[in-house]
Amino acid sequence: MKTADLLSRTAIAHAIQRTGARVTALYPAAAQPLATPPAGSGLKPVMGSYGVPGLGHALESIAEPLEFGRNRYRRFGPVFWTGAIGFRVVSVVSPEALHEVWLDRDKVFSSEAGWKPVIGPFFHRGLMLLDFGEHLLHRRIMQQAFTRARLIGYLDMTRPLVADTLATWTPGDPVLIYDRVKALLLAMASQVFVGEPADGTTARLLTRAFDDAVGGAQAIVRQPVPAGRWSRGLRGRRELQRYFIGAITDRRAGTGDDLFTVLCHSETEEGHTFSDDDITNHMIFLLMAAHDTSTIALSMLLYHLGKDPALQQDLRDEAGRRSAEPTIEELNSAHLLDCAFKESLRMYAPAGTLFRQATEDTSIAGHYIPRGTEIALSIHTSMRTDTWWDRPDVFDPGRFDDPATLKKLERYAWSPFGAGAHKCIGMHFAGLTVKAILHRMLLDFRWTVPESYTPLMTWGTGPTPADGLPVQLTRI
Ligand code: HEM
Repeated sequence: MKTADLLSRTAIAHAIQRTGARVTALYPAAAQPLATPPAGSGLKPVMGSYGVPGLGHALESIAEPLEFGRNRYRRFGPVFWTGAIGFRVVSVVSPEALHEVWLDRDKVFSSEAGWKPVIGPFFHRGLMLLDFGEHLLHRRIMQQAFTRARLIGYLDMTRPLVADTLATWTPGDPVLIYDRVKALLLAMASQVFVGEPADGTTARLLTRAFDDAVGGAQAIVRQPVPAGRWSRGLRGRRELQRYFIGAITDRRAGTGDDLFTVLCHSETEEGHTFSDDDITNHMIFLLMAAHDTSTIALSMLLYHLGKDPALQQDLRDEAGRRSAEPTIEELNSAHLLDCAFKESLRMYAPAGTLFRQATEDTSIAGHYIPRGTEIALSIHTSMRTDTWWDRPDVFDPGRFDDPATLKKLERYAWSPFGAGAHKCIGMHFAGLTVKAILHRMLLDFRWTVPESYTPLMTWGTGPTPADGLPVQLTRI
């Protein structure tokens, strides 16, 4: 499909969605308490509204998630509830309240139960869908695949693929940079995660199965309608399972440096290892956790640098003071690159909402939370609200140079990787991948986007450009 056709189709779909949202927003949704706090507890009720009977506020929260979240924060405060398609979900926005849930002193916030209704059928028993003692044990085994030595190995595997792929990018008409980055990161996932050549038949099959599984988790119709997204997702999950289970015996005997083979050999000091099923479940989850998130972070960063040629040039000058194939130390010491990466994560939190479920009656920031409550940790809204960030909608990497901002970071105001027991295990990996690709792009290309252009955004794992993000590339 031509770029112009894609853009106009996306714009039409977006306009329809927004019109539906505006109509449902007219419904007089009265503020109500989620539940009455126990007498004498001193707790406040969580306030919110259901919205249109049956549908709730679903359309508004999908069409404009950021504005919707900010408006509700202004109306109800940092902990509020919202109705959507039969559910009542409590959203948590302030850094202090997020901190309380992440710290989970009483072990009452289940990640497994929170994420299960969202992605469970496709990504069950991935690390994020395990809890407490079992989660800790699996995390300790998996940690062996994310040591510094392993990261160096993954970076070495990444470099030639990045250089070869960028060599094939021919400038010309606007290039859909989000789609290009997605394809590059999928190729990297085949090679670095799975240990399959990026251009082989297996890689192509895995890519399709993976796309279907992710699509299933994001389906709006969450029923196995034949040929629907949900059914395709379940089929994708089965295909991935078949592949990993079938390959494990060879990988256990192998010595490869890819993540799959490394997980087959991972062992704690006490001798705990993963079963075949564990490896399969973790690999399928890891592919998802790594992919869309890194794609959003890098492509939104490219967008902002395309809008600000002077900043792009400053980053290019910094890259020029490092080798063409930089080491981990060189990438980590690129200060401007680091600030720009952080700012992209702040503005477009690629895992924008995290889920938990209360396993007991409890409280968050002095609000009563009954057992069974679904909780959404709204980190995207949190990092884009002016209570905690000056000019939250302005891309300004310089804010990470400011000592006052750094102080806020300590209080979890900047939290794109979460915190606590489930904090992203791949955060260093993600940083290295995004920075290594951007470094190469800065040396090989200049790119621009028109002053008047702002991308149409939709919601995947977090805010995602819906129009492929057209940029004009020039080879240097
Ligand atoms: C910019 C890229 C990324 C972002 C913004 C990101 C963000 C996050 C966040 C917010 C969580 C916490 C989820 C929760 O508390 O419910 C998380 C967990 C996780 N991430 Fe990432 N992630 C990124 C890249 C990666 C990569 C590259 C990998 C693997 C190579 C990865 C693997 C995981 C895993 C396994 C978990 C679950 C950890 C646990 O439950 O103990 N992520 N990520």
